[in-house]
Amino acid sequence: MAAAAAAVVKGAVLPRPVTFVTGNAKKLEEVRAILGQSIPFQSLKLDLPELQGEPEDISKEKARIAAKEVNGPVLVEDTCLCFNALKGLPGIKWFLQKIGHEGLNNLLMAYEDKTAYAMCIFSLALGPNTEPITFVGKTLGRIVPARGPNDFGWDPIFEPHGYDQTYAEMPKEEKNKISHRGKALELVKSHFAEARYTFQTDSTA
Ligand SMILES: O=P(O)(O)OP(=O)(O)OP(=O)(O)OC[C@H]1O[C@@H](n2cnc3c(O)ncnc32)[C@H](O)[C@@H]1O
Ligand SMILES: [Mg+2]
Repeated sequence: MAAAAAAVVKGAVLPRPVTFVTGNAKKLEEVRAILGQSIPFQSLKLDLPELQGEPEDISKEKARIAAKEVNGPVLVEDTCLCFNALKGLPGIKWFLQKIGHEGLNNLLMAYEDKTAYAMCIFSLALGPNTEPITFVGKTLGRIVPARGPNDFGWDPIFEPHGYDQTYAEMPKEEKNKISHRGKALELVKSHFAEARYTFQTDSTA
């Protein structure tokens, strides 16, 4: 599931910087902090459909939809929280919205195994008619009763492996260094370094 090297068009000329499309302000905040100035990008707030299926397919489909909307190069991501005892479920965001942190803990009550992984899959589409390329980041951890500020999704109930703090309790920079999103974005950065895209500055493009 790593970046598909065959799809790299070295030196491809893109009409404009990549647009990161998301409806989630917290994701955008982290992406900004992690990417810094490494990749020229702009952002667009758009609620993409909540698709179902395999995580990589969902992410790619989000990129296809976003590339059509934007009519240019886009980056999107799909994130899931996967419980090992539930064979990777529940994954999707409706669970968090409907049953909350406590409900997610309760889902695991019947199981010894509280381990989970956070997975982030970025997809880059260079335009509306190009096949998206994916970049996967995974962080292992376990599900715990909520601890820490409740300002981003399931951060208070995810304690990464090797740490005694939940994502929510960690300083942001620490989370970004070890997180599913940080790892996936390292791959995105390497891809851009290798692909050496250039951007048209012509405003009529
Ligand atoms: O517009 P998009 O990018 O799809 O944004 P979204 O909020 O709908 O995001 P997802 O479809 O990827 O659903 C992921 C769910 O997990 C939550 N989430 C994503 N990344 C997270 C993180 O790093 N820590 C905690 N919760 C996170 C997020 O708030 C959603 O409830
Ligand atoms: Mg979504």
